[in-house]
Amino acid sequence: MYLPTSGTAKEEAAQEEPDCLAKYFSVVWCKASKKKHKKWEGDAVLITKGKSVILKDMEGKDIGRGTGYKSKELDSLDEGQTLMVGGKEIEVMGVISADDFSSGRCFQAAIGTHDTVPTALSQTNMKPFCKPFKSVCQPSTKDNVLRDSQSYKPRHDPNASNSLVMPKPNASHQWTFNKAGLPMVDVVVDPYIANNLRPHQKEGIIFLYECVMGMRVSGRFGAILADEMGLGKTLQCIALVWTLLRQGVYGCKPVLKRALIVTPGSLVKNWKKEFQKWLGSERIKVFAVDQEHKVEEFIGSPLYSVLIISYEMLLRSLDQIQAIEFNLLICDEGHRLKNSSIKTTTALTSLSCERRIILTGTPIQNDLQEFYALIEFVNPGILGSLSTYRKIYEEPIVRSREPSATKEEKELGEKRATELTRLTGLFILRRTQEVINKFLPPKKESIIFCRPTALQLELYRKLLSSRVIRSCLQGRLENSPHLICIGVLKKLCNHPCLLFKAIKEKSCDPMSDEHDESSLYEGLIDVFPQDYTLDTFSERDSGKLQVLVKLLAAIHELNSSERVVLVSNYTQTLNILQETCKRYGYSYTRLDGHTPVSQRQQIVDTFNSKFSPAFIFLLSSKAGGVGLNLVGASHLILYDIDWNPATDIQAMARVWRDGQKRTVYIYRLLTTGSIEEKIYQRQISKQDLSGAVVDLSKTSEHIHFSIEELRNLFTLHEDSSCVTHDLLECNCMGKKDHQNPSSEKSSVSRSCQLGQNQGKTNSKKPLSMSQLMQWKHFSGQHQTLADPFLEKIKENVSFIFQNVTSPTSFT
Ligand SMILES: Nc1ncnc2c1ncn2[C@@H]1O[C@H](COP(=O)(O)OP(=O)(O)OP(=O)(O)O)[C@@H](O)[C@H]1O
Ligand SMILES: [Mg+2]
Repeated sequence: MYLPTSGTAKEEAAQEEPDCLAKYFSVVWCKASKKKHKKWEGDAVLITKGKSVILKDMEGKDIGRGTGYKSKELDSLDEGQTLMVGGKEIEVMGVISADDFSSGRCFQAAIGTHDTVPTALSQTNMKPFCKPFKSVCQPSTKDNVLRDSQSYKPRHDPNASNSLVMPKPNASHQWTFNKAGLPMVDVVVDPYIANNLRPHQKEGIIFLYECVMGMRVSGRFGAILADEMGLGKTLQCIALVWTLLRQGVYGCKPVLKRALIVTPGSLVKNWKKEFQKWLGSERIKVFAVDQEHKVEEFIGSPLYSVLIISYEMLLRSLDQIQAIEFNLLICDEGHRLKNSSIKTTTALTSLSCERRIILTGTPIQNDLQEFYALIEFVNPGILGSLSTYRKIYEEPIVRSREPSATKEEKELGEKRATELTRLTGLFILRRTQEVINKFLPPKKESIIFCRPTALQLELYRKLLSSRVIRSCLQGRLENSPHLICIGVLKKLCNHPCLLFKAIKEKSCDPMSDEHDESSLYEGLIDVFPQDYTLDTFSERDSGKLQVLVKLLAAIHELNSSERVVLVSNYTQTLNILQETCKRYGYSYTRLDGHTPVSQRQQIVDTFNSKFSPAFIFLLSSKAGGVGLNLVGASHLILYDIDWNPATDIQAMARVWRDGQKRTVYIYRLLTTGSIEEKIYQRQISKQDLSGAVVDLSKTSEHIHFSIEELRNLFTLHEDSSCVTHDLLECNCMGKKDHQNPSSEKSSVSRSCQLGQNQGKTNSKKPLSMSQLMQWKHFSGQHQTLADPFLEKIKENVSFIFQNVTSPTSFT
């Protein structure tokens, strides 16, 4: 049976040798060449016996034979060793039991349909198991006991202190994925990377490992890592990818050959940098697609095992990407896949890769249909069809939250929500900032209520008395005029000149058919001074801008080496802020939706560098903020507010994150008594809900306003120094410095707590912002503010809330 070469008498004799002397190996093969980086062409089975070998392809066909080897050499054949068989070179991947050979099991795929071998990517340093960890492997079946256990050893020492060892699969997993009966070997995260991991990151890597190996939900390989911003989702994925590219529990066979990382364009370079930061440049070669580096280059080169590409570029090169076999797909900032009908989702779904990970720092918000789309992407079919899902989960849950729901409906909705959370919780992991707080410097957060100027007040009153707003309040909401009104009021709060500009543009545009907007502006122009022009806006016209100017001056004066991130969600507002920087001679840099993606990382790197000339980083958080690290700054000012608290939290997390060494100051500017306060109040009440892994409440983008709510929104409170404080019914009257001591853990009623009393953070429950709010608060007139920065701006400030988060408050 085992003919070494051609049919000589000697070979015939060899054939008669008892079978037990034969040994079997799983191998990869390629044509012999002197190249350092082999391009392996396929899997095969190698049979050795005496001095002869036979090579069979995975269909059992002989593809090579050889004889005249030294018996000793064949006897000691081991993983990672190479051998010439005829004109082919082979590399041994693992040992196959006689049983698996005779049953034919070894010709079946070992791990699912995407089983891989370290083929084209094998580099010379890729011998899977090196000294000194001999014989730590664990035979998985009785058969294997007889096998040469020396062959299977973990790549890294599982018993070393601080080692991170992946859990072993259970019997059913082994039955399904280890048909060849290969011995189980500890999968150990490279200590080079493991030594740097935070505890929550180690847990995260184990979680991801179990998900993509199908150990958490049978037959499912998807995961959603929804850790809050800045917890190092990138690093956790890098550790996972690196581990799986080199190791595998069954016979040491690496699980991955290639991984694909899809990310917003602004983060492509950052991913590459993080790979280098955590693994150095010699361990792994990652390929980042950009203008100069096309997908073709990745395809043509055997060096790379990881491809990083932007969502936009992926769409453009979809055909090429589809042709490459990836064994793991990671979608960074993956909440963009929440709509299953958009192109990006369809494109990514079309990739055959089963192991899919979504990374997102924002809670998988609020909308049950979006939630379904994300789940469906990572684990298709797990929640049944969309119509079943709607019937079983969405409808009862939504119904139970309506005010008119009956007791039974409420109960049913709650049960379904619990079940949905349980089911999806198996493959969704979300940790909050709390886990990292103790590693971060203190954060001082101030909400600064800025008095509106006389011009703002007058325009505001005029707008509120307009016909459009009055008709909104009578319930005429077709064509959503209320959304236009909200937008206009927000503009006014930022600066009246934005409103002036809009009026001018509207009046110059005779084609405009937006009747509501034009009529909203009626008579407004008369409120502006006669000589008002767009060229020279004055900071004296905007309450917030006045405060901002003073604040920047205070930071510049008191802490000249510190830098500021200045955030707005509007390009036009950023223009005003930029102009202000120019006027005061502050050097700045800017990143918004118009910044070419190829330049973004460089702008960020330059700013973060010690030698950055820029004092201010102007950032449009909605357009380009996600995922950015701006730890070069320690002050962050939110100039305007978004309905969605996640947008603002996203922005704040740019500076208060791992790597930040200084105390961080966050300032949120709100116009007193205006719509901005209302939006803020809504944010806070919303955040109480968004703490859950899955927030099942409605998203802010689809806000439905009752007439009552609109009435509240379209009211200007001119007499209050802080409506938010008034609402708390706090007894301090804002007259003196008031603070709820954080030691007041179990106080049942707090006179001044935003939202309900939440007690001390329950570590099992994700942290919501209201739980963090041990706010100190005082009116702007307060004698001493005990804060050097606020002291310098208080003239224009009517009220301040302040909260300090420091490592000690978590111990
Ligand atoms: N264990 C660690 N030790 C030191 N720095 C770390 C560690 N983990 C992560 N970092 C750093 O923290 C920063 C934030 O990490 P990363 O960008 O991965 O966060 P993220 O979870 O992706 O957040 P986002 O949702 O904002 O994208 C990075 O600069 C990263 O290098
Ligand atoms: Mg990220």
